[in-house]
Amino acid sequence: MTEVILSLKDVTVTVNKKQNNETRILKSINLDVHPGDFITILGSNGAGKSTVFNVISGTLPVDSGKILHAGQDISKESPEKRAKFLSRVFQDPKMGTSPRMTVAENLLLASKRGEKRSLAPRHMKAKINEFRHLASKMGNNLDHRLDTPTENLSGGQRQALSFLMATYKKPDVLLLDEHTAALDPKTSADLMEATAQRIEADHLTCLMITHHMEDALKYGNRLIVIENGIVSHDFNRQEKAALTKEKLLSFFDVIA
Ligand SMILES: Nc1ncnc2c1ncn2[C@@H]1O[C@H](COP(=O)(O)OP(=O)(O)OP(=O)(O)O)[C@@H](O)[C@H]1O
Repeated sequence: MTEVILSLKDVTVTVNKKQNNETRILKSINLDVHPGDFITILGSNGAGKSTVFNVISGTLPVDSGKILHAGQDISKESPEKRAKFLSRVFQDPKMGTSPRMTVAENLLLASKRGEKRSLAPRHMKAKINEFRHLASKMGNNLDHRLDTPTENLSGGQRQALSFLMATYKKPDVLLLDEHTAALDPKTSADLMEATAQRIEADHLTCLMITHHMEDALKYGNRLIVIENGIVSHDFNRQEKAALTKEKLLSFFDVIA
């Protein structure tokens, strides 16, 4: 049997319970993620994509069904506990980094995730060359801004930092929630390329929500479409290779 690192089993989420506007936003959704999968996720606005990430990361409880990590039921575990094996990068460059802290300090915090956190100078000294090397791979001058407070970075540099922080400890599962959407086209493309290189180099398992069909087709080994709270399509590597933007559009309820 193929190994599964993350699994959603018949997950249902209903909001505004017992009110006139009660809505089932996830409808018994199922998904098996295998180690090394890089799954791109498409779907119309409001289809339930971010809600899937919210139930995986534990910020939204499931009403029924289960979330399994390496076979263990984590449906009731806190977001903090799940953060030991899970990282998420959001669309908003302001999330995920501490604004007053420098790039290097943020990276040091990320390197101590799950341990007693300390920003002692000796820890920084031991890591600074590694941070510079990592930052240089992002191709946006971040390696020359290590002593800059994060709030003074460009949006692209800040997202690159968020990505480096999220991947520093090589999480079992990386969730990218439209992480390039707030950036200009060139910066977005550069970050996407750096993202794909890092995922491949570190053999990360990743789920990436995007509205860029080109990116959804270009990157990853699997493409899923979420519509109306279910996985409506799940294309493997071969099926994905045969897809076109036009074909994909026909799978959408509403063109995103
Ligand atoms: N906590 C909540 N309370 C009420 N409604 C919610 C809640 N979370 C999500 N929704 C609703 O559920 C639906 C799905 O939202 P979700 O954010 O998952 O969609 P999405 O596919 O990520 O959309 P987008 O592409 O626009 O980001 C939306 O109609 C949203 O308004």
